[in-house]
Amino acid sequence: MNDTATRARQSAIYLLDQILGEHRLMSECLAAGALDKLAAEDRARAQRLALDTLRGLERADRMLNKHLQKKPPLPVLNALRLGVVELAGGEAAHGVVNSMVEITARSRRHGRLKGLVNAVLRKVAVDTSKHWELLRVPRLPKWLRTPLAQAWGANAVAGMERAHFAGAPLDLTLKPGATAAEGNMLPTGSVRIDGPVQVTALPGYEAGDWWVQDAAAALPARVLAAQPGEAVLDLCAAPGGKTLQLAAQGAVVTALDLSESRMRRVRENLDRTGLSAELVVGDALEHQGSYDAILLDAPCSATGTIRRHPDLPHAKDGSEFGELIELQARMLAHAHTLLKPGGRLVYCTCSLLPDEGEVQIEEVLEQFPDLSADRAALDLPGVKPGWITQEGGLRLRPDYWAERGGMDGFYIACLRKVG
Ligand SMILES: C[S@@+](CC[C@H](N)C(=O)[O-])C[C@H]1O[C@@H](n2cnc3c(N)ncnc32)[C@H](O)[C@@H]1O
Repeated sequence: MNDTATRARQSAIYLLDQILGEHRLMSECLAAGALDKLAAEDRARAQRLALDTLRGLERADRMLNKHLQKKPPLPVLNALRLGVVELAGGEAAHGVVNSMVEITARSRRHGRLKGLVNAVLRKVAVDTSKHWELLRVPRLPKWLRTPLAQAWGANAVAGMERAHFAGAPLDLTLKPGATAAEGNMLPTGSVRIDGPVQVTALPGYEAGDWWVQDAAAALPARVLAAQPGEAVLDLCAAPGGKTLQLAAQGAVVTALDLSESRMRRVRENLDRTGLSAELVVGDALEHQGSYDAILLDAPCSATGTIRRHPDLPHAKDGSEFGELIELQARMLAHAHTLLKPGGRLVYCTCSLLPDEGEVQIEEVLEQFPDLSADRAALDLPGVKPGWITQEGGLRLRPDYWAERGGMDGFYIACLRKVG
């Protein structure tokens, strides 16, 4: 198969099979080399196709259901889903149909279903975009929709689903003094670039003038506001977006992460941007020391990042979240022991679940009477008063800034230890 579009499509279908059939995250598939044999351009295309299909999965299934008497095997269903999504996106019908038929025909197990693929996609191809637009915005699965609706209400969840379906623009954090040749400045100071771009081709990439970081993800380090020369510990640092911000603020940064491979990315990012930090590969729960400030960006459900990772609701079912919540509480308690009197601890998670944000902070404030929530630290440009929570944290949601293209879901709190 030498047609490059078909190769990318076949790889996208493989990713969908893994995510929807084996419940693996896209990042796990990529780390395992799922796309390593493809050229860079085909790799990017395969990923984009798989992500678009996951975002539109519910609509694709609704359109296909009308033409399928029973569900075909998953790889064939995924070829059909991808076909529908591409047709809805305006791709020429003959190219899409031929490609999906060819991919199916080459399958030893499912080749006999190529006629079905051909017939169904030809039927769908009549007026796809018109029917597509009439379907409802795809919903989150129940295991996530229910707790989110309880926490934030049905309207908010509908807004989040619109944001997830729309996907995310590209946000950059600028090094102090650097300017961006493209994009718009957001109220919180990040630069937003709409439309598809090749990151490495943007001006300033080689020079390390900026790094890619969602506008919401850029706020925890702004809340921490390290002073030049302060000893700052970044407890769960990789791939290093927040480490770069702390280093750029002039702090003496120790960046720690459990994952050696992810830590290599912190090193690459520091090298590209000419910033420095001491890197430690290790377990946050065992680290010792004494710091003026600590940033704890704890491992979490990552439910705030579904705009960019639409695989997550399909690959996960919430069953691992209890362990993560326990780990976050243990990390918070350990971070408390590493903090100098008068020091500040910024806790954050890219989660939409209060159990990983508001509730953790309520509990830690009860557990440690020498900690208090520093509300003044949240008073930053672009932060709306309505985003501040009862216990003194900052709740960010993907349905915020809808008119600007949304933001990741995040929870951030700054705790100060009595001096
Ligand atoms: C949310 S990510 C951090 C993102 C990072 N702060 C940034 O801005 O790029 C969470 C990180 O926690 C790390 N991690 C998980 N368990 C850990 C542990 N016990 N000790 C240290 N790091 C851990 C993971 O390897 C992962 O890189």
